Amino acid sequence: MNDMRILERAVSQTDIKISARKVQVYYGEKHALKDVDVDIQDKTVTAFIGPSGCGKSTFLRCLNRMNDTIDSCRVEGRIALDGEDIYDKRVDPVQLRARVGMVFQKPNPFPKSIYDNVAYGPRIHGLARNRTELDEIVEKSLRGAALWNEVKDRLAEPGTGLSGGQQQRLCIARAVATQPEVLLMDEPCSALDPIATSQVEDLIDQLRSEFSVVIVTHSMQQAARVSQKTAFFHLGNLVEFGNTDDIFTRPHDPRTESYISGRIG
Ligand SMILES: Nc1ncnc2c1ncn2[C@@H]1O[C@H](COP(=O)(O)OP(=O)(O)OP(=O)(O)O)[C@@H](O)[C@H]1O
Repeated sequence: MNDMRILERAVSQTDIKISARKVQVYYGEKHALKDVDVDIQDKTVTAFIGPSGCGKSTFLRCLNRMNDTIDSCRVEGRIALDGEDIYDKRVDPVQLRARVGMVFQKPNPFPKSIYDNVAYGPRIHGLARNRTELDEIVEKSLRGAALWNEVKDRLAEPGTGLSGGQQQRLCIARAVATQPEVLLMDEPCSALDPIATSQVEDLIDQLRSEFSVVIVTHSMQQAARVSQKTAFFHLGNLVEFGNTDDIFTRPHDPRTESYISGRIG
């Protein structure tokens, strides 16, 4: 192998942030995800698409062990973050979820002030040595979530008093505050109006300069707008994974073709 090929290979391997191999998920007897293999690249937006019930959210929740909270759920196979098995018994799920943050479908701010919503994670993970550093993290996170200008004069007010779109950006700021390496978003715009959706989509595009974003979406237009990679799931199988442009214009699998042309789902 020549030097250039060796270099290209090294670069492409370090680009992989999360690697999943032969992942199976069961809810009791139900086999919800079958043999999923996928590599999530660093500093890239990856969209998970597919009909309702195909397993998108289930797989997303595997990536930060959120399924641990569901008693009937069993995960098999290997999922590695930077090459390390996240299901290893030495891994603390709370620490893992600071590295692999999550934003949910419905904005779920804590019943605390705007400031404390964002400061919560940095406080429990000891990311600030004093109040000045904490203030800096809160401001940077709120700026990063494109919310600072709207809330800087009302930081002590409850987060739950913000509009739906602002609450979702607050939840993004809360996730960003722990300096995650990956941000998982489960239909983050489904409760938002078109203007708030567009703000969150712009934000996703900015966030990928800092870390990987994985987004579950029912909107193919949204997947096409925000992602560089797309994974199409169907009946618990990962049918096709590739560049978003290719998935939407030249899908290989007839099931992907049927879904994107609106014949299934
Ligand atoms: N907590 C649970 N207990 C039992 N079965 C579950 C649970 N969560 C999901 N399932 C089942 O697992 C399968 C995959 O569900 P999942 O929510 O991952 O699909 P999805 O593609 O995200 O669907 P949607 O687009 O409707 O949100 C479905 O058959 C669902 O009924």
